[in-house]
Amino acid sequence: MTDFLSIRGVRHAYATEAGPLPVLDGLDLSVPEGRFCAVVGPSGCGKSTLTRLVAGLMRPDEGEVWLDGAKVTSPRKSVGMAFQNPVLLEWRTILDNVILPLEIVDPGMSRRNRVARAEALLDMVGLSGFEDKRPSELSGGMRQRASLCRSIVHKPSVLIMDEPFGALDAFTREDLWQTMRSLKAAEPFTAVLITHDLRESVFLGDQVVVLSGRPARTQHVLDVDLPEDRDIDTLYTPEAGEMLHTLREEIRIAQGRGTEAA
Ligand SMILES: Nc1ncnc2c1ncn2[C@@H]1O[C@H](COP(=O)(O)OP(=O)(O)OP(=O)(O)O)[C@@H](O)[C@H]1O
Repeated sequence: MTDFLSIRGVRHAYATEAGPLPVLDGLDLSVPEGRFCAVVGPSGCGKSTLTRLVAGLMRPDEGEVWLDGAKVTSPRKSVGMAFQNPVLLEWRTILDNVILPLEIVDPGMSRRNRVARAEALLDMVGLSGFEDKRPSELSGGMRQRASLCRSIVHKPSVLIMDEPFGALDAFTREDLWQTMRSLKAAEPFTAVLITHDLRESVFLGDQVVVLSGRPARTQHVLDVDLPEDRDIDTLYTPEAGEMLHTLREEIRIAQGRGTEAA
């Protein structure tokens, strides 16, 4: 499989009053087309910085980011983004919130086609019948479902998610994981998910990348060799248990604590 997203030797430091703060230090990452890459690492190691680089919102001091055969040097229309806070616009209905990226990316598309596309996605995530509601009339989980629809409505080639399920309660989060897998099965996109939740990384990922502590480099890449047809019970199989154990050990190392000290 050829790499669709490739991050090569990326180094980056932020300028702060106290001097340069090195955040990424020789980061490498490869994601084949259509694969789901989950990224985990200690708090503050540079995961969100990584998403900004992939989205073209900032450029690395050193190294390169390549997406679909082109070097990323500025924001791209073919990128979709989802964050922990769904930031839906209260003055728009749910349907019109989902449509928004199409208005920007594809202004020539007819209203009828935009509505059809948005309705199909809302139906896929179980929000049929809520098209005309305002964001404040929906629960947090429903808002995040709508936000996911909005992030893929323009058929991005890569979807970047920064802790999209982080603020949800455990049960809603697991529901959303299932929704995410259904969306991914129905829509062809390559995904990068930043998460603090190791179970989430194994449930959603085809691969899990563990970043070291700051300044981050790629510490470990785990191939998630679990059936495509996963449900929550899959996480309780010995294979998944082994993977979670490996990831926990890697995180411990990344946090600078060896196994003896844990
Ligand atoms: N614009 C900025 N200017 C200066 N420092 C920054 C800037 N953005 C982030 N940082 C610092 O860079 C480091 C990495 O930040 P980043 O948000 O990428 O980490 P993270 O792994 O996503 O964090 P968390 O796990 O807490 O979400 C942090 O110490 C943060 O304070």
